[in-house]
Amino acid sequence: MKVAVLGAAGGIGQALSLLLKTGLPAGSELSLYDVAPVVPGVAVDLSHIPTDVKVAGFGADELNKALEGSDIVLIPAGMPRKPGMDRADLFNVNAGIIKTLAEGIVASCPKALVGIITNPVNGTVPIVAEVFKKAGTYDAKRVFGITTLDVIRSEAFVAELKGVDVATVKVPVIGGHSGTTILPLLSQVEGVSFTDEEVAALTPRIQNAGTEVVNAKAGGGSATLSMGAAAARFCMSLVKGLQGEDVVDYAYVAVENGDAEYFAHPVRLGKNGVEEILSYGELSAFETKAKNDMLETLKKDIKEGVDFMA
Ligand SMILES: NC(=O)C1=CN([C@@H]2O[C@H](COP(=O)(O)OP(=O)(O)OC[C@H]3O[C@@H](n4cnc5c(N)ncnc54)[C@H](O)[C@@H]3O)[C@@H](O)[C@H]2O)C=CC1
Ligand SMILES: O=C([O-])CC(=O)C(=O)O
Repeated sequence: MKVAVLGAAGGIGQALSLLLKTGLPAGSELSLYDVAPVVPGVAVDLSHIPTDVKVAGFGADELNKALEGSDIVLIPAGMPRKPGMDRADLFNVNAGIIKTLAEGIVASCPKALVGIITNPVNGTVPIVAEVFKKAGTYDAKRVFGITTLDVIRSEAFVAELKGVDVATVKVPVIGGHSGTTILPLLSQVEGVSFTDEEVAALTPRIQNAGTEVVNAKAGGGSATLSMGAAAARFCMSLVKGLQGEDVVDYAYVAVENGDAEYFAHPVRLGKNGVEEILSYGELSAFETKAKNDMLETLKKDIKEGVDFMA
């Protein structure tokens, strides 16, 4: 199994790479790529951890070498938010970065499963898909926007609010990955119930949790450690699928005849990526309204990504 991390020297990239060095199956290869000159050093540093995962670092002009033979590519490359910015404000600078990296994937590992972290995820995922379509290598089953951070935050906040063991909490989160497009389905959480007031308070807390971190870091960036943990968890789901295990996880994927062209759903993962897009089930009246209200924003974000490549 070869996993490439593009943007591996950054805040997310380093946390994620550490978790993959200690968590990937024995015999795996971890390939770290970044334009920052520190990246070979990050690889050397990680290589001193005694696990059976081989690490190599690749600098700015070695993208193809970094990607060659990769089964999974995770992309946390790009600029993070500062206080006062929306994720959409990152589009102009990150769109070009994600396009270049997607072109590298076309050239070096067109069959890899690709997990996109770079914001705004609602628009960067369509850019990657459009690059692959232009090259004739697009397979919708292999492209994922990683929304796991919304899921793990929901688990943490629900466990805290209800005083239950966090290991037992599962919270479906659908939609996109920004503001109101993030929709936790609190009505479907098993073993606990919420008052209308709790739903009305917890839903926006989950939706604004990224901003909570951005403000707390006061200009020093956005979530990196929790995102590293989230991306590592999602990567392990992809790995299990590739190894033939039956696994269901949530991700922002292309859907035919869905609520929008891309929408986070529960998906069954397997040897070819998405084996099946599962229904997100029944929504409460509150969730139905929240979903209908967010669609215009989500579709606009998607269109921005598609138009960038037109
Ligand atoms: N999907 C999600 O839930 C989340 C997404 N993010 C997003 O992840 C991205 C990265 O965030 P951080 O790690 O905090 O930023 P960072 O600034 O710490 O790291 C970004 C890294 O990307 C590298 N980079 C820039 N251009 C590159 C290129 N063309 N090729 C390869 N590497 C390149 C930089 O050298 C840097 O090392 C941001 O866009 C942020 O908004 C952040 C948190 C959660
Ligand atoms: O809020 C941000 O800019 C980073 C992010 O996507 C998150 O933490 O969910």
